[in-house]
Amino acid sequence: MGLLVNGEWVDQWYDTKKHGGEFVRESAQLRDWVGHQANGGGDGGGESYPAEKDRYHLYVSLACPWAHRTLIMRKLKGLEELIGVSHVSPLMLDSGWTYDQSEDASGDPVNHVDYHYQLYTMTDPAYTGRVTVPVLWDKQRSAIINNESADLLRMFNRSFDQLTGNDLDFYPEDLRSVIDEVNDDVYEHINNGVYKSGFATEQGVYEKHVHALFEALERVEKRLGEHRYLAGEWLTEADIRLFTTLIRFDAVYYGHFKCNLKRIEEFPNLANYVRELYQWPGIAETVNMDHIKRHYYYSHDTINPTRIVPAGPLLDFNQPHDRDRLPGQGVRRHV
Ligand SMILES: N[C@@H](CCC(=O)N[C@@H](CS)C(=O)NCC(=O)O)C(=O)O
Repeated sequence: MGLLVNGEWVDQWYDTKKHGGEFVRESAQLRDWVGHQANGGGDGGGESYPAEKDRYHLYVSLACPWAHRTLIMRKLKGLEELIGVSHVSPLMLDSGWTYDQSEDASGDPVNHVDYHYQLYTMTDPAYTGRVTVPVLWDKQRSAIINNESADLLRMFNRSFDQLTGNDLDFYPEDLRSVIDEVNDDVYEHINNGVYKSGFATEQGVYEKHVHALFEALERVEKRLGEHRYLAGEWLTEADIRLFTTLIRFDAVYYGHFKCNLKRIEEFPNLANYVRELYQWPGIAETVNMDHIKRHYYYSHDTINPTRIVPAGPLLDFNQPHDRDRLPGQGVRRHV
């Protein structure tokens, strides 16, 4: 685990001491855009590039919840033929993410790099910052176009529709204010909340974040008792963003990150909701529990020095769910 400093790889764990025991996530730096930024996208700062078949390539980790969102959106928006994908090894060790095929990575057919950080130094030889997945690569300019999953979801939702004919809309205009509001809470306290709990190096910091996490889980539990999906009757990006944390929760966050006040299985609405989404056509095949468990338990030796990957828990997301008791309309279509 490490980062780039002026284009040089430095092997270094997160510096929580600097922040009183807090894990502070760095903001993504590469924020150019594919397609029109007005479509629910960029903050206006970056350049725009056209949507084209075979021009962009997605680099992910199958273990990473942020990358997982983009894989789901790529699948549901029918982008597999247009945007290729490579995945790193689940083991993120001294050199960070690698494309080592002997460790279950896919290899990198586009740039033939061994290490994920090389994509960053190809983009900017003096790059300074964390080297994260997912990234979207522009083959034409040989550079990363964007390394923020929230942006990639918006691009995938809209920018390639003319090429695919897929008009599913996961960020409908009239639902944006509720989606944004839910996203903010879910990001701050759940998606990032598990990391803030798990990477805390002071007791009080851990306790603060783990309680905030479970308060937020109770809020979404209540919401999902009243509505089929987070924004009401329609499945939106807000659900995809929550799902990738929930599906990992009982297997890794509960144990490895000590988020153990309750399992997701013990929340009736969340437990059924995660099964419904898992069973949604296309989603189960984006879930790789082996990569998920091996990544967290093996890579983070500051938390798990023996690197033993636990055998359990036994989870079956194919069990029937009860979500049909609430009205749902599937995914909206662009008007
Ligand atoms: N804001 C980014 C965060 C991505 C992220 O933090 N990915 C993790 C994997 S789950 C990573 O690559 N971490 C490597 C590191 O922090 O050095 C996004 O959502 O795309």
